[in-house]
Amino acid sequence: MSAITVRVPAKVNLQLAVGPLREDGYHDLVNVFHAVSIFDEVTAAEPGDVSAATPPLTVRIEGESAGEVPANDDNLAVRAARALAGRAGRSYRADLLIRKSIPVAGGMAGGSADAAAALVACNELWGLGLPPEDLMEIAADVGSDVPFALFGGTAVGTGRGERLSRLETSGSFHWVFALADGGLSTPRVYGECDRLREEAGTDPGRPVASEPLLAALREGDAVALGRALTNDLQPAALSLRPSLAHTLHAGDELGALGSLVSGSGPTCAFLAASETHAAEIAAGLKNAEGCRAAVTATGPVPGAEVVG
Ligand SMILES: C[C@](O)(CO)[C@H](O)COP(=O)(O)OP(=O)(O)OC[C@H]1O[C@@H](n2ccc(N)nc2=O)[C@H](O)[C@@H]1O
Ligand SMILES: Nc1ncnc2c1ncn2[C@@H]1O[C@H](COP(=O)(O)OP(=O)(O)OP(=O)(O)O)[C@@H](O)[C@H]1O
Repeated sequence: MSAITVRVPAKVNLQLAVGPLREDGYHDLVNVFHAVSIFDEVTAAEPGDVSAATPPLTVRIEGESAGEVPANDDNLAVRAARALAGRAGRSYRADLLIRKSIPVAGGMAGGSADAAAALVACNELWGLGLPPEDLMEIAADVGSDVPFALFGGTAVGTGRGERLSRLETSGSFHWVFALADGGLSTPRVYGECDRLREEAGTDPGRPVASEPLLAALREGDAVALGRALTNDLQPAALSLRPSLAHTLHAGDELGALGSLVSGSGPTCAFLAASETHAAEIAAGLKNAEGCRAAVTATGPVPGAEVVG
């Protein structure tokens, strides 16, 4: 096989409970991940040019936000492929092509998704046959959100967010995502969260999973899920990007069952009652302050999978 294409979903965090800052610079989380139907595609191909001057791993990016993504060794897909080659104990070559639809630096784990897709694609292209557990381990070294992009569906992540357990859900949920101009840096948002807590003198304590949220997912109850959505990073994202308050308010006015900032933001997520309701909310959000575009999606969907 000379080229493998993998499709990989974006995520939204249905609950993001953030504990205190750890000594290693991370935070313990209870992170309820939900994979939604906005997909990037990563193709790993045997390189045409194998001269010594060409780097073993190259990357090209296509799509609306291609210019915002590094096309060099800093790309998370390249980092993941390099980590996989390192695990296999030798140097491998591949030309990676990323077709981006997931917003960049949008709190929907787009870079992590590409990393996960590169692991699956290169594992296949290079005939390594590593089992999912090994890919999950390499994924966790690349970034906290990468294992979930392999896993897909709905899952709770503990530790840094990399230790995953699948959650039982019923049916499908309808979502609207309000995309913003420009991104937010994840470390900066966590830093702002710590700063706000220190300023207010609040002790976050150990993060705990929300029982009403887990029950709503099990029962497929969108109304209850809408009420149970929470994100401890939201005050920090709003502090860094105050216009998001207008976007969230606009979604509430349009009758969303629930609204929140997705992960570290600035994308805002709205839960709708049906496909039609989602289309109505998306149409209404197009004129909202802080909203560049609105897209609809459903979840849960599977994690990274080979499509060609
Ligand atoms: C905000 C979320 O997207 C929610 O799913 C994730 O927690 C972020 O995951 P990610 O982008 O894969 O993050 P990583 O690449 O592992 O870490 C980037 C930076 O985010 C902060 N970080 C990340 C995860 C975590 N549990 N605590 C943290 O404080 C740290 O400053 C870290 O240096
Ligand atoms: N393949 C990639 N796709 C997108 N960004 C990448 C990629 N590789 C590296 N990056 C860099 O990573 C930064 C974060 O991008 P990403 O889209 O993953 O953010 P995010 O969705 O907010 O992440 P998360 O939700 O995991 O915190 C970007 O600013 C970009 O410079």
